[in-house]
Amino acid sequence: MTQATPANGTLDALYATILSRKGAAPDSSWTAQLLAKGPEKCAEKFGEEAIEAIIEAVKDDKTALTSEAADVLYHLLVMLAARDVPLSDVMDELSRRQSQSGLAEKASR
Ligand SMILES: N=c1c2ncn([C@@H]3O[C@H](COP(=O)(O)OP(=O)(O)OP(=O)(O)O)[C@@H](O)[C@H]3O)c2ncn1[C@@H]1O[C@H](COP(=O)(O)O)[C@@H](O)[C@H]1O
Repeated sequence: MTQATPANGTLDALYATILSRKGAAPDSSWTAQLLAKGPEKCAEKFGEEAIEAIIEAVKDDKTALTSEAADVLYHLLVMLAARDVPLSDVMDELSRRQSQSGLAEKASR
């Protein structure tokens, strides 16, 4: 079995790279070009990639779904960066929900 990559580290590094493309010359990279088109275009691309992932999930093509899921995560991070939402805020929100559901589990015991 292949060793799993720590998800947070990979996402953090990718988000930092995406942030570094903000304000860069559009012809310097794909990300800089997309960000230069504005937050609405970034959101539209995220939506397109999400639909492509849905199609592969329905077809049960695991290889294609893996690739589309990577596209979805990349475009989610670009959309967050375009609207100046730190990835750490999203992670904090997920952690908060995890600890809330942990409390709910304990309370139901
Ligand atoms: N993870 C990604 C990543 N995932 C998807 N994409 C790009 O997103 C685009 C979306 O795919 P589409 O098929 O929709 O693109 P398209 O049809 O060419 O675009 P449109 O005509 O629809 O506008 C592709 O060109 C992919 O290369 C990515 N581009 C960059 N990254 C990473 O982002 C970082 C910065 O990349 P650069 O900005 O290229 O330096 C690097 O770490 C890269 O690995």
